[in-house]
Amino acid sequence: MRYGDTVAVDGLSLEVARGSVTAVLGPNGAGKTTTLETCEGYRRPQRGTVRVLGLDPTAQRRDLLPRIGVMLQDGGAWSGVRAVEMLEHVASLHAHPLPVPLLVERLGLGSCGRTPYRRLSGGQQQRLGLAMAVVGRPELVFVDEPTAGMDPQARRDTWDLLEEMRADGVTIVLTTHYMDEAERLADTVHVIDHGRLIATGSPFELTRGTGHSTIRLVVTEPFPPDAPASLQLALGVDTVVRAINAHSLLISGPADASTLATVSAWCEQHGVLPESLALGQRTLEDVFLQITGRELAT
Ligand SMILES: Nc1ncnc2c1ncn2[C@@H]1O[C@H](COP(=O)(O)OP(=O)(O)OP(=O)(O)O)[C@@H](O)[C@H]1O
Repeated sequence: MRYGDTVAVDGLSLEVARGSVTAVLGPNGAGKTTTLETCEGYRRPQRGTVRVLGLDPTAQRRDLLPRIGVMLQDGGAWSGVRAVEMLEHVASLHAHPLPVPLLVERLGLGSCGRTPYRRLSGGQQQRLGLAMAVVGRPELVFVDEPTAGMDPQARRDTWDLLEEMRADGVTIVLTTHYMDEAERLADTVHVIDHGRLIATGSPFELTRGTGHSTIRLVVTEPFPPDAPASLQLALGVDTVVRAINAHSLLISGPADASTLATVSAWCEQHGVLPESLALGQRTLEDVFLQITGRELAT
């Protein structure tokens, strides 16, 4: 998929198992929204093939729409409509909707039910968007950044709702920037960058299954500015060294005896006194950094 000269989705090939939760993870502009919008039938693929529940999302849109739910990244409601009226309206378009009061309660929308959409907070708009996506009892729901801008309680409520839907057999495809969200909810994570798939696996496979880990080195005196590059050179290409702040470095790679020995030797050579040298599990952020050499958030 291209927008002018920008290639937004580039030969991306992925499959989602029925009844699973799939997270599409990637930095801003990676092509996540374009991918979802193509699956939802909002964009016709310029090349390649998309099938959703066995149907072509553009040519067979009328058959597909009653079976899917879509939560857009923003909007989807009229600016002046009250929150509960909007949800009642969407419910009325479906053959067997969930009871609106139940969803209002589950997503904590009661206190703002009479508030016009444009006056809702960002987190309330997100919750209403999620309620609109699921009220029609979809078999498959696409949720774009479901908890962006939510407070911690609203995030937990959203996660609980998505987990309940999964337990009911609903297939969920979500995009997220939050690692903890992908790690908690997803059965499979597809990491994309520049419109391409760069890693696929369960959170466990991606963060622990490869034997890779992280080492956090904290020192008593601030590092010299060239410390990350010089330690990187000593450790070689299997690892990525990143400065967290003036006193700590994060080393992603094989956390084995040889890596630890190299780090200790480097400290000795550079007159650096370690305050702590701690092994930790890789996060999905570390996975992304290791593959691309860049932070996920940038
Ligand atoms: N309507 C558009 N016109 C022109 N370029 C676009 C359009 N929509 C997206 N793009 C570009 O396509 C690329 C992919 O965008 P997309 O929104 O799919 O990424 P994303 O991974 O969802 O990003 P974000 O996390 O910021 O939502 C980006 O470079 C973006 O600037």
